[in-house]
Amino acid sequence: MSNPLRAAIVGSTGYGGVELIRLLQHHPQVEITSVISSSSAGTPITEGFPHLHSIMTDNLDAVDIPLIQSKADVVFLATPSGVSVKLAPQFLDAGLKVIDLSGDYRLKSGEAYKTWYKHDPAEERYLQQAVYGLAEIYGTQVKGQPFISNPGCYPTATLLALWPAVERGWIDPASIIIDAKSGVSGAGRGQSLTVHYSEINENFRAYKVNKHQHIPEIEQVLSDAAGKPVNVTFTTHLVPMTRGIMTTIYGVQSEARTDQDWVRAYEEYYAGKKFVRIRPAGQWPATKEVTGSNYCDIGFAADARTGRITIISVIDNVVKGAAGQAIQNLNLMMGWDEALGLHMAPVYP
Ligand SMILES: NC(=O)C1=CN([C@@H]2O[C@H](COP(=O)(O)OP(=O)(O)OC[C@H]3O[C@@H](n4cnc5c(N)ncnc54)[C@H](OP(=O)(O)O)[C@@H]3O)[C@@H](O)[C@H]2O)C=CC1
Ligand SMILES: CC(=O)N[C@@H](CCC(=O)OP(=O)(O)O)C(=O)O
Repeated sequence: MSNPLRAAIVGSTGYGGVELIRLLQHHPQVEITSVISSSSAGTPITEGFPHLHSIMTDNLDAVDIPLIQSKADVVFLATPSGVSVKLAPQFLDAGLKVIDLSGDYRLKSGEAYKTWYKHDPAEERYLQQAVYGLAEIYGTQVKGQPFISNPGCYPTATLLALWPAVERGWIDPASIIIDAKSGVSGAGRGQSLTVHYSEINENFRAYKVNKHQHIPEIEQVLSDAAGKPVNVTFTTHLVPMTRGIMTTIYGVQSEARTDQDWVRAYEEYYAGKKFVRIRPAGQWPATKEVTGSNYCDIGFAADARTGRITIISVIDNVVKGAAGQAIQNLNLMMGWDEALGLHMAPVYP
């Protein structure tokens, strides 16, 4: 094997970062050379994450650009929104490749970013440089690029389910309603009342209704698919489980089609894409069927009575929705097989 690519992870004490550590253990071309924390530098990562004993025992590095420049070729930013705005340009200017897991570079409009994320946007030239890495759709644009913006978790599940239908004109884009549910790890490791055990256990709540920051990301991509502006209704819910996202999507069909028509069209569209699995007619995916894996599973129910189509998709938010897709993007960036290091089967039960 040639020298491995040296990877640094900023935010390695968060759920996205620690999942990158887990997954990169199985990557044949990558070695993690720096795990970084802005609040716990100098302490061993095993102090906060005992499950890493004998797997990753390094001390956490500080967010020190020259140090990381000397230790790594690529840096994953698994940092909260607003942080990557400042960090990504510094790493890019230092000559590192950057894969950003936050929402800071997904929207091409800085104004829209400010409206939805409530932070000042990144500088225009960096916003324009970032390639949006929805791997199955824009993968060919990722190869050779130094700066990838990894999609949001909900947008990944939603857009893989909707892109073929919108691009082919099989669904009226104005009719789209996305009902999305996430496990609590989607909110990150930080504490808050909404993810407090006694608030979420045996509970089910909607949140950020019509205000979710993933709405403009979904609309940006669907507008690209449709070739005209698209607005969607998108409602998120918190489910008392750790991992997993399910989107249940409703739309009006442009003409009557059967479940089998939908299955065939999607199988054709995603032929050769290892991480999208289309369910046979009459079968719909459940979150547990993708847990721990990089798969997005999609099922259909066409309703001849109402003329609507229901599309259901599931992902593991921490894998396909974050760390897994980030590694898939690294593979595409480097011109490697997109599945390197990502061959794991779902954990079941
Ligand atoms: N969880 C999920 O399912 C998904 C998350 N994402 C996105 O990925 C990113 C990471 O998410 P997640 O891992 O869940 O979040 P967490 O809250 O679990 O972790 C974020 C980490 O960022 C670090 N951090 C905070 N402030 C700074 C700073 N100023 N400089 C450097 N590091 C900082 C913190 O570690 P420390 O204090 O040690 O520095 C923290 O551990 C977020 O932008 C999130 O929106 C995207 C898709 C899915
Ligand atoms: C369950 C839960 O709270 N999920 C988070 C997902 C946010 C996320 O991943 O943030 P980005 O905007 O960086 O993608 C949310 O709905 O805000």
